[in-house]
This record gives sequence, structure tokens and C-alpha cells, in this order.
Amino acid sequence: MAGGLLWVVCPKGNATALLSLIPRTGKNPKMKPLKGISTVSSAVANPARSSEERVYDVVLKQAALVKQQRGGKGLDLEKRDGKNDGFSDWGVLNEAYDRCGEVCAEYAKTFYLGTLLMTPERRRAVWAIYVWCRRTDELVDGPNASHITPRALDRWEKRLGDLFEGRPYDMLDAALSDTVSKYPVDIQPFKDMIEGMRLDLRKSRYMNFDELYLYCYYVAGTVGLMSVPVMGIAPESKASVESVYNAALDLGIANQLTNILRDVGEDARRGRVYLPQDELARFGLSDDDIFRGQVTDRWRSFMKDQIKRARMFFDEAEKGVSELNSASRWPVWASLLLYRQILDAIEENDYNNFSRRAYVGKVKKFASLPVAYGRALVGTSKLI
Ligand SMILES: CC(C)=CCC/C(C)=C/CC/C(C)=C/CC/C(C)=C/[C@@H]1[C@@H](COP(=O)(O)OP(=O)(O)O)[C@]1(C)CC/C=C(\C)CC/C=C(\C)CCC=C(C)C
Ligand SMILES: [Mn+2]
Repeated sequence: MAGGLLWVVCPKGNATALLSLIPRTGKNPKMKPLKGISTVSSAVANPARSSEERVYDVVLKQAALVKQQRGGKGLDLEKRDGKNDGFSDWGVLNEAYDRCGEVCAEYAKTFYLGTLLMTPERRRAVWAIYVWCRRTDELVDGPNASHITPRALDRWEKRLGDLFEGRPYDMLDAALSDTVSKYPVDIQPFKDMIEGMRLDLRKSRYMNFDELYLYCYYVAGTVGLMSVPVMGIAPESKASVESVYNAALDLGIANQLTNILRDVGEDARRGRVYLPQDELARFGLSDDDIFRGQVTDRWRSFMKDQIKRARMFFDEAEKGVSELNSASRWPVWASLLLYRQILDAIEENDYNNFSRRAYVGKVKKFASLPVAYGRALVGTSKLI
């Protein structure tokens, strides 16, 4: 999906975003489905288990990996394991990480600035993850996207497996290969992001929120799961590891849902509708209304519900940020506050997301940075 903002002063101006509100089956019974948004259709799409339950398995897997490491000796960032052959030379590796930093600075300036507050080891690891995600997204969203086939994605996945095994293909892969050998990062979210790109090649409609949730997890929730092992959970945090990963997942979903709501017109011009069909129908809307692009009262009501849901995911995510290592909180708060404000901008545009792009102006963006910094200083357990 095309778009662009999360990264604030991003010169390329592209973005995508995310979240969910369906009944949080099994994981957060406190959360209620939104009024007017049915949860029944998800059971139809997958009678056995909802997308949310399936995604939660990945959360548990990643959390178990982290707990295992916490129970052991902890991180030894100097440890070398003889892998990364050909790129294991420190000079080459440093150059690889520097290159990741440059890519990050070019595509996501504010985020890059935020990472400068992190420890050097963590910062470059986050850059390496960012670059892999950016490259993966470029396969389907970049200039060569029209030539991308499922086989090309299969090759990309093979390459991912190789780099996790310590056999990177190029310098940028070598940086990630080094990162995943040092931090408790599971391969599953990476594979799942590639799966999201496959989905984008074959699917342009989402029947219900359960289907959309899965898509949002693939392309964005995964980013949260990849990043937390590197950003780290505060040693003083009383929250369970699972709850922090859940919050990270929710931030990914929130961002993606926001991106979808911002880009309705743009996506429609590419023949894509990333909105639950059953929810559209419930408001008396269909694809035709989206292609027509008229802001009607029905559309406004529909959008109000969608925005409400996205905000619920942001609310859930916010509870988790203060559980992160103090040095990692600022970039997360900054990106969260900035992306969340896109929802306000859609409202300010009177819900015209067909022909007006919602964006957060420079003044608001910069005003958010000290707010994010202030919030980052607060570290109390809001999760159990
Ligand atoms: C601090 C921070 C935000 C860290 C994340 C860094 C990172 C590894 C980012 C990768 C982003 C990326 C390139 C993903 C590829 C797929 C994609 C494009 C997803 C959409 C991003 C928007 O990017 P952009 O606006 O550039 O997109 P396009 O130009 O349209 O292609 C997404 C909206 C997803 C981004 C998802 C996140 C940033 C999730 C962040 C969650 C965390 C960092 C977890 C925080 C922890 C807790 C406990 C809340
Ligand atoms: Mn994209």
C-alpha cells in the first residue's frame, strides 16, 4: 500500500499504517468489540481460530525466546559465533551498519534522530531491521513492483533464512545477520512480513476485520515484534513479556489501520480497498461509493467508527511504551504520536480521504517531539 508519513520529515514522503478492534478473543477480555462492528464474520472466515488468536501464537513464541534469554546469561554483545562468513570482519560489519544508518536517515529522518538516543549497539540493530523491512516493502511498493512475482518473494524468503543461518547475501543482510545473532529475534515475524507482501499480490479486498487484522499484522504488527527484542524491556518493568509484545503488535496494527484510512482514495485508484466489506455494507456502502469518492453522511459515520477502532489500538499500544528500555522510548513515542495525529487530520478534512491527503503539519510534528521526550521519561508499569 502506498502512503507515507510515519517517518515524519521523510523526504520520500511514503508511508503505511495500522490496528484492530475486534473482540480480543483469548488475550484481552477487557476489550469490547466496537458498537456497530460485528465480530461474527471473522468466525465465518476462519471457523477454527480467529486471526487474532493465530497472531497471538507468534507473540507467545517471541516472548518465550526473550524469557529464555533473560533466564540465561543475558546479552553478550561482544560475542562472536563464527557465523557471517565473509562479512564477519569488524570493519566490513561497521560499514554495513553505517550504510543501514544512512538509508534510515534518508527515508525516516525523525525516526533516525530518535534512534540516536539509543545505545550504539541497539541503534544500529534497529537500523538493520528497518532496512530489511524497507527493502521488503520496496519489493511490492517500489519502482520495480510491477515485476515482482511470488517466486521473487520466495527467493527473498530463502535469502532471509540464509542470513538467519549466518550466510548473508550482501552487506545490508550482513548487518541484520549480525543483529539476529546477538538479540533474541525470532524469524517468524520476518517470514510473516514477506507473507503480507504475497497477500498484497493476490488480494485486493478484505471481507471482514478478521482478514484485515491478519494483513495488518503481516505488514506492520510484525515490525513491533521484530523491534522490541532489540529495543529491550526495562529491567525494572513489572509487566509480563507477553503484554509488552502485545502492545508492540498493537502499535503496528494501529499504524497500519491509520495508513489505510488515510490512503483510501489513493488505494482505490490502484483498484484496492483495504476496508472490511461487511462493515462497509453495514453502513450501506460498497466499493462503488469508494470509487465515486463522495463524502456523504454514511461515509462520515463509517469513518468515525474506523477511526475509533484505530484509536483503541493506539490506546492499547501506549500502555506498553513505558515498559521499554528508557533509551528506546523516545523514538517509539515520537512515531506513535505523529502517526496517531493522522487520524485527527482525517477528521479535520471532514473525512475526505478520497481526494485530500491527511497530513500532520511541520509545526505539529515538531511540537510532538518534546511531548514524546517528556513521555519517554516516565516509566511506570501500566501492564501486567
Ligand atoms: C521506533 C520504531 C518506530 C521502530 C520501528 C523501526 C522499524 C524497523 C520500522 C520498519 C518500518 C517499515 C519500513 C516497514 C515495512 C512495511 C511497512 C511500509 C509498514 C508501514 C510503515 C509505514 O512506513 P512508511 O510510512 O514509510 O510506509 P510506506 O511509505 O507506505 O511504504 C508501517 C505503517 C508499519 C510501521 C510499524 C511500526 C512502526 C511498528 C512500530 C512498533 C514498535 C516499534 C513497537 C513499540 C513497542 C511498544 C511496546 C509499543
Ligand atoms: Mn508501503
